[in-house]
Formats: sequence, structure tokens, C-alpha cells
Amino acid sequence: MTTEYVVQVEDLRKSYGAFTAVDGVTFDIRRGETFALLGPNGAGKSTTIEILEGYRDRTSGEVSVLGTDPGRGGLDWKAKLGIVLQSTGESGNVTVREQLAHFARFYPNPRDVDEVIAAVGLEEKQKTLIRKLSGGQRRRVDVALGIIGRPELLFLDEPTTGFDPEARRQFWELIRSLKAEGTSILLTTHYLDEAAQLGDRAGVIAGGRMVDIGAIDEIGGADARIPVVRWIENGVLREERTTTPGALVARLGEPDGLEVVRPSLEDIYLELVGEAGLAAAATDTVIEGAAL
Ligand SMILES: Nc1ncnc2c1ncn2[C@@H]1O[C@H](COP(=O)(O)OP(=O)(O)OP(=O)(O)O)[C@@H](O)[C@H]1O
Repeated sequence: MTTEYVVQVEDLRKSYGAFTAVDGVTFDIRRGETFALLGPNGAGKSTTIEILEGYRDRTSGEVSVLGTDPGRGGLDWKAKLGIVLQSTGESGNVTVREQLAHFARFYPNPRDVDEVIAAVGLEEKQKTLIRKLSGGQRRRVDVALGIIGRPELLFLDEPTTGFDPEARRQFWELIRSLKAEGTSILLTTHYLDEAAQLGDRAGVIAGGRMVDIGAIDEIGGADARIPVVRWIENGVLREERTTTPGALVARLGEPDGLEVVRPSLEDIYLELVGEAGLAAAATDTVIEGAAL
């Protein structure tokens, strides 16, 4: 059986004048997979997503989304996508329920409006005007609009920004249930715990380039996951990375400040992005040197 891809991106580039925002990015997403695109502000995540959604032209590269070039996708193609953009656009003078019922009519096989309202936890606000909602509640409306059409592929650009911790956990449950139904998802987030909770694979973009890509529990390579043992010896903080922290701890006994730290996805991500920043700075120096 061949793997079916819902997204295929090959050597994607996007320039704004002399500035290259996306610089040769390659990745794919398999059907049913949740792929997390991670990277610092300005890395090129939204630009990439907007190209895949058909909202932005690309400078070069090959892109296929549900078998179609997004630059040429028609309404049938659009109806298979669910899109939650980064900026919250919903400030309307209609109620939550009216807005969802209105958008449901654009799709051939929409989800039930009540079901979606319940899924995003807006039952008590369904008759409230959208402009009277809080920021986090409006974001839930954005998410509801993204899933009302029962999309095959859902784009979530920083979906939980502004959510309180409980709402974020409810949202994770919602995403898990969509995933269980077979929805493929492309997620960008600055919450690394969210990526670790929801993602099957992740790509880390920095400065428009993919600096690493792989299964969530393999990003950064095996060495990045080696635990660190820290303790205080003669008033000095010591630390050692070891694959056998238990043996080291047994040898140390019970020194002050003893802790075993397993690097989180966030630690690994920060290291990757830090290294990419240093590499870019080094390249800039060479280019400046060459120009002299
Ligand atoms: N219309 C535009 N014209 C010129 N430059 C742009 C335009 N849109 C984006 N950029 C630049 O492209 C780069 C990538 O932006 P993009 O929005 O894709 O980043 P991002 O990874 O989504 O960041 P964030 O995490 O802040 O959302 C940024 O340096 C941005 O300033």
C-alpha cells in the first residue's frame, strides 16, 4: 500500500522583493497525520500555510494540497479544507449560532451546528453577539468555523492563542476527536507542550529554512534527549549528561540540589532554533566579508 499524502511541498520559496521569507522548504503530511510546524516569530510559518491554503502565491517550488496545486484550487477543493487563520477576523453583529449556521450552508456535508457549538464549549454563548465575546471566546468561534464544513485537511495557525489553560485542554480533546475521525491537520503553535500533545511529526523552521523534521519524539536527534543530572558539590553546581542517570545518582548518594532533568520538546526546540540563529549569523559574516 502506498502512503497517501494530503500535502506535498518541495523546495518552496517565497520572496517579498529582495527579502526571502521561505527559502527552500520541503515536507509532506500523510493522510490522518497531525503535523506541527514550529519556529520563532517571522520564521515563515504563516507564509507557508497561506501558500498551501491558496491565499498567497509562491515564488517557486512544487506544492500539492489534496492532490491540487493551491494556486489553481476551485471551490470543490476549498470546501475540503478547514482554515483557522492567525488573526481573529470574527467581530460581527450576529450571534455565534447564526454565524455558524450561515457558514454551514456553504459546505456540501457540514457538521451539525449544535455539535460544533458543544465541541468548542460555547453552549452558553451561542445566542451572544460575536462582538460581545471575549478574545478567547472569539478564537473558539474561529475554530468552530474551521471545522463546521467537516474538512479533510484542517489548517490551524496558532489556534489556542488567548485560550485559558482549561480551554486549551478542551481544545486538545476536540483535536484528538477530529484526528480519530481521520482529519489530517497542519498546526502551528508557539506552545511546545501543545505540539507534543497533538503532533505526530513536527518541522522546525527558522529563517525560512527547515532546520529539522521528524517524529515529535525524535526531533533534535537521540542525543538531544539524554537526561542531565545536576547536583551541588562543595558549593559548586555540577552537571552531567548521561544515558544512565540512575547509575550516576546511585554513585552520588544524596548530594544537595540533586535533580534529573529530561529535556522537553521545548528545550530541544530552543537548542535547534538557537543553533540555526548562530549558523545564520556565521553565514551573514561570510557574505559581508566577501562583499568587502
Ligand atoms: N506581505 C509581506 N511583505 C513583506 N514581508 C512579509 C510579508 N508577509 C510576511 N513578511 C515577512 O516574512 C517573514 C515571515 O513571516 P511569517 O508571517 O510567515 O512568519 P511566522 O513564522 O508565521 O511568524 P509568527 O510566529 O510571528 O506568526 C517575516 O519576516 C515577515 O516580516
